[in-house]
Amino acid sequence: MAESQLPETVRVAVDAPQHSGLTAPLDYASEQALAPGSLVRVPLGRRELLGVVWPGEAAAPDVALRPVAAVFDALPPLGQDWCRLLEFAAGYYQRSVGELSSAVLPPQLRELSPDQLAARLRKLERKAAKSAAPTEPARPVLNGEQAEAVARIEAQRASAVPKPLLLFGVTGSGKTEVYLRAAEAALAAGRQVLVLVPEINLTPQLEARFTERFAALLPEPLAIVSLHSALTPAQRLQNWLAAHLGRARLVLGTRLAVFASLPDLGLIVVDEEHDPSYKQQDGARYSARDLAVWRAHDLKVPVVLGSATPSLESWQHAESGRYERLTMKLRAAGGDLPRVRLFDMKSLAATPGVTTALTAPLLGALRERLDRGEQSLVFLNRRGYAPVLHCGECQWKSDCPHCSAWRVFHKRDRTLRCHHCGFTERVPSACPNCGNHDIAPIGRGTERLEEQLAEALPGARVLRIDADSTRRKGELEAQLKAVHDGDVDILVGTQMITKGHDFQRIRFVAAVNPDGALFSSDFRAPERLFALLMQAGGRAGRGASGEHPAEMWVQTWHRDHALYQALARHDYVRFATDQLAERRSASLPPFSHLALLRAEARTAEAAQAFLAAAAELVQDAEVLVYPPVPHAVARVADVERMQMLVEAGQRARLQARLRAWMPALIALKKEHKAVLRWAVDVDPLAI
Ligand SMILES: Nc1ncnc2c1ncn2[C@@H]1O[C@H](COP(=O)(O)OP(=O)(O)OP(=O)(O)O)[C@@H](O)[C@H]1O
Ligand SMILES: [Zn+2]
Repeated sequence: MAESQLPETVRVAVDAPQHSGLTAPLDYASEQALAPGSLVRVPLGRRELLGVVWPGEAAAPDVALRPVAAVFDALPPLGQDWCRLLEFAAGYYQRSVGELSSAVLPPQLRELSPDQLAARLRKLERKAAKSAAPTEPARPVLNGEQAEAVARIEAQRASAVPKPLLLFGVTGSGKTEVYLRAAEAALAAGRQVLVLVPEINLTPQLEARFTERFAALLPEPLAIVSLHSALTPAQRLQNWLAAHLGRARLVLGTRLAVFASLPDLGLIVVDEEHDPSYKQQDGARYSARDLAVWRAHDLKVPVVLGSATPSLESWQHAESGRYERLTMKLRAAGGDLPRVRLFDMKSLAATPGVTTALTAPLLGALRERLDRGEQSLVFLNRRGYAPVLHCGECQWKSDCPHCSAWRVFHKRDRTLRCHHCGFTERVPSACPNCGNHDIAPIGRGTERLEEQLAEALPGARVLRIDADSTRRKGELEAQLKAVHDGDVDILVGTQMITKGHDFQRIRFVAAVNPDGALFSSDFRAPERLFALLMQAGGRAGRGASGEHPAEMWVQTWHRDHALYQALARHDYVRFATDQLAERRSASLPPFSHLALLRAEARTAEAAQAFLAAAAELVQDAEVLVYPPVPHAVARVADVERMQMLVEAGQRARLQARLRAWMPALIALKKEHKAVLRWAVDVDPLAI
């Protein structure tokens, strides 16, 4: 068919490469009018890509347009609200709607033909209801704080313009129960519910809780689904389709689930809203938490942001009255918050050459718990055996040849591994530089801590949980089960085990070496450290109160630091107030708005030249551009990484400046051939 004969013109959002400058939806010819939100395949160059018919008038074509190649007509179009969300997110994070759509739709959609997709939809329909009607679940009686929180969420749901709610509840205060009740009410009203969690490893536990609770209310298969990147492509498509068709009533997922198509969405919950993993760290660097707030506002539905240590951004919104704050101060199951003991490392007699992560008093405390049959958790945010190997003769260290970082010694498989680029080698038996056989690990990771604990406390059942111990499918579940079943005495791990888990038996938590983050150049480091330690401590004493108080032990060289002092009193409010005062006086977020321009090249000079030229393009008295600086880990996989901070007092001002900047940067890149990649990160988390 001749191209120009097709009667209709449609706009299609399609993932055109950035250098093409084709950031707006593109026009195509079509035989029939296509509703906005329809999924199609369209030609682009010599490829054929998935696209979304985009709302808005197509201009009258002055050239012959290429025709739409195929239409996924078995699938109802994506909603207008979904298109609005994508339009907003793309604009805000400075990406094209085509790129963002393509990134957030299930990857399998890109591979299937319309016929294949139609077959998937038929298969979905055939999934029949389970036969036996499940029994009504047991629900705990809400305490006063919980009941009040649920009532306030309901009140917001009834309001014409609901305010976001910040559920500020101490660890173990029963926030999950509040989510369950609020979800139940929304589900009963015929609405869909979206629950976001920061970590994939928390989804099975939470999914089990929701499934158990709603088995009677939602007996249909696929009424409760999860969405995260660990699903197989087929599962992810199936669950996404179930949500899109309105069949899934409750969707539980990680950050990418904020983009799920949910035609009846009536409530959004963001659990552990402060968690940095809500921010996507490559491609479109969106914040799922912030988009959840936007989406809820757009749909006029409530969003509940829950945390024991809210992000300072959210806290400030609660202070200013933009968010409604709900406070829960008591532990729901009756236990007490752990007593925090700041152990002063300076009080130990210094023994040259002996590193003291496992101090004698700490071992004593662990032994006592062990004798009483109580579980303990030892937290160290560094995996591997030792962060670096060292030769005492020639001072060689196990650096990575491709990165500005040390390679970590992993003893179990006797490798040196770079945690940045993945470069792995067998541990040399002698110093590669001078041949000395006496090379030794410096410092300590979880693997070494596990070994030392087992040595120092014979008979103790020590289990390590971190990214290395849980590589294979099912391992994490099995390890967590062992902890819950009481088959473990001492749990050693990274931040993976400090968040969210409802451990009932742990009575003692120790952070052996947390000081590092106190003196970071990143202004958010204290906020992150405080949250991490509060969360870690929050794993202790969640069961019924014991005879001996639950305790958190922090080993530090800086006992008097305000952060630790606030931690010792469980005083998030004090900490947040102090931090916000500092941020205000230094004009840092949330009192200013930031973006980072990042550039990567083989040489630091090339990256820097690009950034310097980019800075020249910003002529705005209200937008401050800082000098380019190297990334905290400047070189990764032989690529030098530089970044430049852009700051404005007003969000809108920053947005307008970035919008104008983008086409200029695309053009500028053409002159800077040595630059491999560049990207803008709006509201960056790590600086
Ligand atoms: N009303 C209640 N009565 C008795 N027990 C409750 C009640 N509500 C919750 N619980 C129990 O209290 C424990 C802690 O609840 P939950 O895990 O929801 O806390 P949380 O606030 O999410 O904590 P964290 O911030 O540490 O994740 C759970 O074991 C839960 O079953
Ligand atoms: Zn490396």
